[in-house]
Amino acid sequence: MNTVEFHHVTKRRKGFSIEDLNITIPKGYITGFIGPNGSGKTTTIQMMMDILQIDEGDIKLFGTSHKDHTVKQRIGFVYDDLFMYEDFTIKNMKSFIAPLYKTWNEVLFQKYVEEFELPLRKKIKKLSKGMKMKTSLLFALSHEPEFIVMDEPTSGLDPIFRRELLDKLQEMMVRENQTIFLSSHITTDLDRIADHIIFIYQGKIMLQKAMDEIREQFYVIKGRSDIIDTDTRELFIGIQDSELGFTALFEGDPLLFEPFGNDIVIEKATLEDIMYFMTRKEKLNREASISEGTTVN
Ligand SMILES: Nc1ncnc2c1ncn2[C@@H]1O[C@H](COP(=O)(O)OP(=O)(O)OP(=O)(O)O)[C@@H](O)[C@H]1O
Repeated sequence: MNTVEFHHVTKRRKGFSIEDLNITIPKGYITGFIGPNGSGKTTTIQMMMDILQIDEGDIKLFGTSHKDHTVKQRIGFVYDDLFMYEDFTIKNMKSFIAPLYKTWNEVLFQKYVEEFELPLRKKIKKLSKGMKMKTSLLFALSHEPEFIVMDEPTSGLDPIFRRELLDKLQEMMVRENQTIFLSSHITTDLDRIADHIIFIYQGKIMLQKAMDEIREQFYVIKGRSDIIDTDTRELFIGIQDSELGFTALFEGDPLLFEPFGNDIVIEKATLEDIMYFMTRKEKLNREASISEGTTVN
């Protein structure tokens, strides 16, 4: 069962487009959304939340159209831009937001205000970046949503609260069967808590897999450059050479490299390794096709 399904979604913006986007967010898991700056993460989230119109395709939330207003009740959306409410205090905002939700939980709201150490009577514009993010989180969690969507939730947070937040999300997912979708640049956060990963680059999905499969299938291989020939190099998704030797990303069974014995080192790849090598490969392909006079879409 999927909480979200994108079917052949296309969005064209000036100088950037997402073509034929097909992604699924499974129910009851944490899905991490990664990609370098400007890859289309916020655009995708805004399309899902119907803040941004799609040009083609369709998006289903809880099996219904994402344009259906009743589905919004079931989503907690966390983002760092509380633009509409800068002159409000948290207290003012609550009197405005709470009545919008049938499932508003005042006890939970008060509990989070204390836990997040938020000042109820200070104007939003006077709050720090991290406090604004916590405020967004406070409102999103207080109506007990079934699905939490977070756009870069950890970026403005100090490491202590970041860790507490990630632990809380994981606890909610396990205890209440929550579905959580979060975009992040901080791939180490997702290495820790994500069950599924969607990796987007230049509007294209590079990888969409369960974390268990990623852990089993992706490896970083290192060794002296002179021990591998061209055929072996072709096995890698990406490779980087330096005076110290080569470092490469490999997808598959690492037993293939057994004949090299101790001459090479095999480590499990992190999400950062995967993102780095896949992005690098794509860039090199693009450069090659530009110099050959062809274009890659
Ligand atoms: N309002 C807008 N109008 C036109 N193009 C936009 C607009 N907002 C973003 N873009 C473009 O869309 C592309 C994707 O941006 P988006 O914000 O979705 O990326 P992102 O992956 O969330 O990036 P980041 O990690 O830097 O936040 C970029 O090329 C950006 O310039």
